[in-house]
Amino acid sequence: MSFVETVLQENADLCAAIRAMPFNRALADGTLPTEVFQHYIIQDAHYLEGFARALALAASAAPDADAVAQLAGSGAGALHVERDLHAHYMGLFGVTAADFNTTPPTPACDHYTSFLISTAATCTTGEAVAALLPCFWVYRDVGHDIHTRAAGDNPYRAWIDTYVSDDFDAAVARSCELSDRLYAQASDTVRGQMRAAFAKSTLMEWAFWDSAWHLRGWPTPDPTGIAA
Ligand SMILES: Cc1ncc(CN)c(N)n1
Repeated sequence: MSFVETVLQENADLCAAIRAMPFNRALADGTLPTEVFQHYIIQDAHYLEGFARALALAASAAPDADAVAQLAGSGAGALHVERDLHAHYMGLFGVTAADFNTTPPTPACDHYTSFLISTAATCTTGEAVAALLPCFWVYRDVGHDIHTRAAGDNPYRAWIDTYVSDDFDAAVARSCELSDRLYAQASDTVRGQMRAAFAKSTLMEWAFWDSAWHLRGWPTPDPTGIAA
């Protein structure tokens, strides 16, 4: 079995759980509370920057020119397309540059981007590409699932359309092909590490939406210790 066939089978329940999340159900029926989407879009803009950094790091260590070009191109492409989407929604939902600049990445966002960046900086290209793949695959999966149910006047239409577009589909297909190619060339040890990296990132996709739905931020410890 190819890498993609293997990890989709291994993570089928988790992917189903992601599609069924309250955040994604509310996105599909257009009832996602404004406050939740504002929280999400700020965090997603932070995420995107970390994701693009991880792609650039993975590109710098990739084993051949094709992989270098693909990974570097994906980082630039993601920043170009998804930053426009963020700017559109920040404008629509009244999120200012000051809101963005004064809101740090949440634990869920920070954990996910730190994992991607450290994997890209210190692990094999196979592991890095496997860790980065859920970012493509999960969003296309969720985008298509929501697209089949969402009404035409859904306020999140532009978000949904981005992840069912032919361009995004082509980017997902290229990432799957590269993952399959590196998996086919890898040792058994690296193959196991690639599968683990994919599963961890997929779980962090779940945690990212869960964190946004619950408007989670950093804990604020009570200096008196009384509340504890
Ligand atoms: C957290 C997250 N994961 C994936 C994507 C799709 N590039 C995104 N925008 N945000």
